[in-house]
Amino acid sequence: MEADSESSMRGPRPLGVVIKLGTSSIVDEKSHEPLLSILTLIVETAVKLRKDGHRVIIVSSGAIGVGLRRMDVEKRPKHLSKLQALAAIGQCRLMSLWDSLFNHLRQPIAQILLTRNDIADRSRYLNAQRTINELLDMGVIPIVNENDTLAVSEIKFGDNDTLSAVTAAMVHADLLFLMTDVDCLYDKNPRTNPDAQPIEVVEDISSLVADVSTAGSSLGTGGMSTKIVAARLATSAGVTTVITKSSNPGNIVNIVKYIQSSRSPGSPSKSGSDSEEGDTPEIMSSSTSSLKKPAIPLHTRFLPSPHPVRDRYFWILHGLRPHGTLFIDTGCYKALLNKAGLLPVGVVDVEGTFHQQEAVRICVVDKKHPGQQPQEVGRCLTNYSSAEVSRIKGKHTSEIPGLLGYMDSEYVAQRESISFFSGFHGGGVSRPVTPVGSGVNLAGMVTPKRRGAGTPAQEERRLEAEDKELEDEGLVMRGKKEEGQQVRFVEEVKIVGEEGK
Ligand SMILES: Nc1ncnc2c1ncn2[C@@H]1O[C@H](COP(=O)(O)OP(=O)(O)O)[C@@H](O)[C@H]1O
Ligand SMILES: N[C@@H](CCC(=O)OP(=O)(O)O)C(=O)O
Repeated sequence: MEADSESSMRGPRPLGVVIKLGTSSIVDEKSHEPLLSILTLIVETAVKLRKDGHRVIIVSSGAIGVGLRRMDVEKRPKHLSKLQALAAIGQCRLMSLWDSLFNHLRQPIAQILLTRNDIADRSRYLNAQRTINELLDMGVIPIVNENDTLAVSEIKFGDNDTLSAVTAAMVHADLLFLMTDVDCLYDKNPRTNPDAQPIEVVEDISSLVADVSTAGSSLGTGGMSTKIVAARLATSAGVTTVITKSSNPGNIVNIVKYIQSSRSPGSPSKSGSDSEEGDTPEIMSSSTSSLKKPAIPLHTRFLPSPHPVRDRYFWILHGLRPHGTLFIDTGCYKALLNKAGLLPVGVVDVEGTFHQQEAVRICVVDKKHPGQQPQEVGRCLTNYSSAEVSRIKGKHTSEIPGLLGYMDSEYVAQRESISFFSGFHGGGVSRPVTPVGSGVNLAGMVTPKRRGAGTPAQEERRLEAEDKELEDEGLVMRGKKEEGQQVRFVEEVKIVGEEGK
């Protein structure tokens, strides 16, 4: 999301800003009437940001909510085809509402409707990216929603929080605002807990502890938990993510100015940190720090990852639905971190049914600790199907032609088709695994159970032999292995109450 060149000559660098509005910000929860005052203020805010040179995208929920009002349906139906019909009715009214409001300020807008399939197809993903960028170049504000009418569960984002994070990452936005009906993220649901404490800066989402298990408004699909998932996705792609209240959209301008001032050259910076955020004197950057005297409106700000995962690597991780799992050993993982491709010799096991060039999870099995759950560290596109990998796993490349009768590639996955989650790039990984009850963490990572590990002694012998094989193949970083050193994993996000959801 490139800045307007003219504006960048004038002042601080303009930013790419994505504003996501939940249903609770668009229609009244009970009457389903559009919240015209909020929508008008959003329009004024977006136009103001545009005038300041920023590139603005709105991700707008509300199609179903507006459809409910249009058809005088009291309660959100459960039946999918009814919901899809209401979304079809509501979407055009929603857009006509946005268009008429923006039209008062002569601001052109455009409608973009996406499904997960559009993102999963690389050429459609790139086309969506190009079209949105073209619109932004033309000074238009794209208004994005999920194409609910077409999206069945397999191809659904399911909530617009995730869609907004994917959109923000796709266009390399600087900021994602998740506008909702609460001021910020609290340590528990403020609707039911008057003593809930605000969380203002989240420097490291992995160490966030908050109870987001309870549902939000009756119309919103996500609640707070999908906002945390979205924040995790967006910050991993380098996008600062803000949760704030939609009823005061002027906050957006203040927060943008605040963040811009903290980014501008000469502003005080935290020594030893390469993060661009959190270096202003007013805010203490700790995962749950509180502002004593807020200089800006109450909001929660998630700081971007210092190692952002972007473009094709982001797409491999979050654009594609994984079809299976490759379990690899720690020696192989080390080799991958050292920029090697994934050879069959490092594959311990395979699960699921997948074809060539489909996405699969990469899970590391620490054979020295057989009781430990394998940890998903990334994803890749495979050169071989699940049936083929089952036959060549643990074998030397030279054996592939004998085993398969052909050899499409020496690698199960090329290095450029392997992507690690932010925090799994080596070097910075330092915390032990904290298993999450459901086995599913907030980035949709799973910690699947592995079949048939041998006894500890067998595993130990196999590991040693394997390490030797890897060393023989030059895949282990020679001379870097310290006594007792082992691969350790980044802690998963602890979301109290997420278990069993
Ligand atoms: N820890 C928490 N902090 C803040 N809000 C929470 C928390 N846990 C649950 N919530 C609920 O999440 C709601 C926002 O989600 P939702 O209604 O889905 O919003 P939207 O429609 O804007 O996406 C809030 O109204 C609040 O009741
Ligand atoms: N695409 C749906 C919105 C789904 C959704 O995520 O809603 P919300 O949780 O209110 O942001 C619609 O337009 O009604």
